[in-house]
Amino acid sequence: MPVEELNQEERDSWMRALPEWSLAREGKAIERSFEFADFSEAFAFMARVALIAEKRDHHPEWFNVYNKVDVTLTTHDAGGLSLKDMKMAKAIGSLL
Ligand SMILES: C[C@H](O)[C@H](O)[C@H]1CNC2=NC(N)=NC(=O)C2=N1
Repeated sequence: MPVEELNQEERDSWMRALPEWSLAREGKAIERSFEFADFSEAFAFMARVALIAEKRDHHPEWFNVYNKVDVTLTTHDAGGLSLKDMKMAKAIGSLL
C-alpha cells in the first residue's frame, strides 16, 4: 500500500504536537538529538527504537557518537514526511 506524504497543513499541525522535533531537509524529514549518560544508555535506547522500527517496518536514519544519538525520520516510499514518521516520533518520545 502506498504511503501518502503529509500536506503542509497536516505537517505543521503534527510539528506543533512534537515540539522536540525539528523539520529538516526542506520539510521532507524531522530530526531530534538525544543525549544519555554514557554509550551504554545510548545504545540501549537505540535497541529499543530498533524493536519499534522492526515492528512498524519503518526505520530511522541515525548517527551515534558515544552518548549522543541524532535521529532523522523520513518516509522513502512517500518521498517525504508521512504519518508513519510522526507516529514513530511519538513512540520514540514515549520511550524516554
Ligand atoms: C519494503 C519495506 O516496506 C520498505 O522498504 C520500508 C522499510 N522501512 C522504511 N523506513 C523508512 N524510514 N521509510 C520507508 O519508506 C521504509 N520502507
